[in-house]
Amino acid sequence: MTGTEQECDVVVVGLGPGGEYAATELAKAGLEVVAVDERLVGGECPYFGCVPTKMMIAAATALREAGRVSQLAGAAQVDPSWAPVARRIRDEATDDWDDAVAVKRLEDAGARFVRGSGVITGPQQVTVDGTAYAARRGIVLNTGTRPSAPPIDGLADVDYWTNRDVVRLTELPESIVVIGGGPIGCEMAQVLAQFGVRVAVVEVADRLVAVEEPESSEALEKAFTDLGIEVVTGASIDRVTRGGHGIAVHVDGRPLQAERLLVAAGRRNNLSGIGLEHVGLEAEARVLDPDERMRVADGVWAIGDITGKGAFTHMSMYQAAIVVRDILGQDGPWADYRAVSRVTFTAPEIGSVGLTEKQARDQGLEVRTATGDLGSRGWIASEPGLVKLVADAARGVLVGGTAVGPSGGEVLSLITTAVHAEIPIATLAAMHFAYPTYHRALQPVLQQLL
Ligand SMILES: Cc1cc2nc3c(=O)[nH]c(=O)nc-3n(C[C@H](O)[C@H](O)[C@H](O)COP(=O)(O)OP(=O)(O)OC[C@H]3O[C@@H](n4cnc5c(N)ncnc54)[C@H](O)[C@@H]3O)c2cc1C
Ligand SMILES: NC(=O)c1ccc[n+]([C@@H]2O[C@H](COP(=O)([O-])OP(=O)(O)OC[C@H]3O[C@@H](n4cnc5c(N)ncnc54)[C@H](O)[C@@H]3O)[C@@H](O)[C@H]2O)c1
Repeated sequence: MTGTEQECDVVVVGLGPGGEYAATELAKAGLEVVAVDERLVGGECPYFGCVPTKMMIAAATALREAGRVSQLAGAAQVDPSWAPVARRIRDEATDDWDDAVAVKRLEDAGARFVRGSGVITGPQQVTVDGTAYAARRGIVLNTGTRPSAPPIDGLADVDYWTNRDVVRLTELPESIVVIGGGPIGCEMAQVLAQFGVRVAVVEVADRLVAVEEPESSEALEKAFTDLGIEVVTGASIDRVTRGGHGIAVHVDGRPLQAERLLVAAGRRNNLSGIGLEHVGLEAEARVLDPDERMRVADGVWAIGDITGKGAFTHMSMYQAAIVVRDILGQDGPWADYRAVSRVTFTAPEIGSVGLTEKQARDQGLEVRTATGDLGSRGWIASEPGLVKLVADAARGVLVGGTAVGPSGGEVLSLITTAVHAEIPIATLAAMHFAYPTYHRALQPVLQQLL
């Protein structure tokens, strides 16, 4: 290979939330860190994922609340406008998709930032644009994902959007078909519908958010239908064609027409072509399965979506903190995935942690479950919702739980603590639960499990 060679302690390839954190903390600890990203420092979350989409959801939530005035408090006139949403995303969330502030933060911490595509070219060696970086301690991989397109006839011939386009919208279409009823599809479908866009969601599984409890899917589908979203589940898409004023998605022989198409049908890991074979890994591995210290080969750590442990920012950061401890020779705790939590920020918000009932049964546990509504607070606020708890009856502890409702993601924190710390159900059921809070809904459900 021609080009230069430079030495350092650690090369971080890909600066998603975890890679950025690891590079920053290792540099602050005094290591020579080369931090490489081909796009934007911070990755998908701040520029195309969590942050801009949650800004959209904050706006949609305001509209939803305004819509409840007629039910609870008289009358309100609302004229929705996308302009403030687009402006906030451009100016406040993404700096117009410019990462100068993030690059400076990284460099201020002492890391060296290199913009370019990193490829592993040997044990402990990464090459970027002809410069080989020899990493004395090793390589951290955090290359994340990109949107993937399902193999649907005609899809490649139409102009469709992914999450990376939706976050840049300055105007909304009149109508849209969303392919995929996972978290991205559902969050975006509901935002757009709340702003008056005619929306249809097409999902191949037999329900929305199919990894969640069936009760959650049912509650979400009702909310979607109430908002006027057309939900087509168990759908088989024959083909996509250009329609009169946009596109047509042909589902089980029926054309769904819309101005625009959003594809939110899953992600592909950015692992192909990054030279995994040079460190003894399978060249075309689709996922890297790390040990409890996030090591995937000698001198190679992997974090974030590419590990398949949950495609969430908090997972990427959690794993990054482990890598930092391992590289700095500190003690654990090492990786523990019993209480992984996630929140889908729809209305109702769906928070869940640990095992679903089905997963617990599939593991052969002595499963007991209990469900309940949102109690006094739900009735007072006129908000439907539910909580469901999954217990390992043999040990008397919770192994999973779900909270669906206006604050599902916040109520979840109590369940997450219980699963993580294996607090006995008897102890939980004997707690004080402030009245009338949403989390108080857990009390009668816990008592069913005694
Ligand atoms: C629309 C949307 C909404 C989401 N909402 C949430 C949410 O509310 N909560 C939540 O927890 N999670 C959410 N997620 C998921 C979250 O964004 C990811 O889990 C998170 O970004 C962590 O990803 P990561 O660390 O694996 O890397 P990513 O964020 O994917 O970043 C990977 C980085 O690696 C770079 N890269 C790739 N290959 C190379 C290479 N060869 N050389 C150099 N650089 C490379 C890329 O340019 C990128 O910057 C959302 C995702 C999407 C798409
Ligand atoms: N709030 C959050 O934490 C949040 C929000 C958005 C995304 N994310 C993360 O990003 C990841 C990606 O999200 P996503 O929603 O794109 O992916 P996903 O894989 O979770 O969901 C994609 C959905 O598309 C469906 N699908 C696939 N092919 C299809 C086809 N041909 N026709 C119809 N439906 C089809 C799948 O059955 C699935 O339900 C998620 O796994 C999640 O971890 C998290």
